[in-house]
Amino acid sequence: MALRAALRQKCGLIGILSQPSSSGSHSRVSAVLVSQMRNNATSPKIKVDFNQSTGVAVLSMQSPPVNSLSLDFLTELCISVEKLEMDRACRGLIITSSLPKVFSAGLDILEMYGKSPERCGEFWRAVQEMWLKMYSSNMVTIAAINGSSPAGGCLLSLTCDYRIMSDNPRYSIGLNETLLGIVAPFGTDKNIIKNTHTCSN
Ligand SMILES: CCCCCCCC/C=C\C=C\CC(=O)SCCNC(=O)CCNC(=O)[C@H](O)C(C)(C)COP(=O)(O)OP(=O)(O)OC[C@H]1O[C@@H](n2cnc3c(N)ncnc32)[C@H](O)[C@@H]1OP(=O)(O)O
Repeated sequence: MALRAALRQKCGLIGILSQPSSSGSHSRVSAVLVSQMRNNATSPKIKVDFNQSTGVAVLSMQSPPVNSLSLDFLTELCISVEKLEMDRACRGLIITSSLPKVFSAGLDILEMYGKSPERCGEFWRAVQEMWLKMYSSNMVTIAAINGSSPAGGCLLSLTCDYRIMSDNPRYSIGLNETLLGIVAPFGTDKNIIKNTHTCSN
């Protein structure tokens, strides 16, 4: 019931958020998706287990050493989510990490150093696409945060409807990217304290 209510509530939101974008920002992922579906390729950085009987998919991030959000990783993540969205049987999505100790280390720092302006633009568009796609997903989304989740990892979890974090004092979460001079837009962190629940590890 709770899942259904959350889904209904979300569908109202999606009506607003899924208006066609004049910037065409979703077209890159869609183009990649189409070509990948044609090639029937599988992704090594993301593993998806979809349970037909529950309608819930578990998406495990498995990009060692720390699931950093590189351009490739973000693209694969968006493709995986897009594929699940196209499957009407899939109602819920749990995002977690298959690495020990780390959910996601956030944006891949190597993407932000010594790259061409074009590549930087592509990278930041992919970041934006990721959180818009997650935030406007028609599935009920849950981040099962089973390790540290700084900066962009925290952002990823904030795009989900619910967050549950392992109750382990060695794991940290938060928008610490200001230490690198990256400033989160106002309001990005509004839910983190209120809506992050912890559970025993
Ligand atoms: C227009 C767009 C709008 C977008 C809105 C923006 C809103 C703003 C919101 C978010 C912004 C996010 C910006 C970022 O995410 S910047 C990245 C910030 N991340 C960090 O500072 C994390 C740093 N890493 C750690 O704290 C730790 O590594 C930790 C994740 C806790 C794991 O610790 P541990 O298990 O001890 O592992 P190591 O530290 O030894 O690391 C292992 C190797 O992984 C490399 N590494 C770590 N983090 C990153 C990263 N983010 N990117 C790339 N590589 C990373 C590390 O260098 C080690 O490599 P090596 O073994 O070769 O030395």
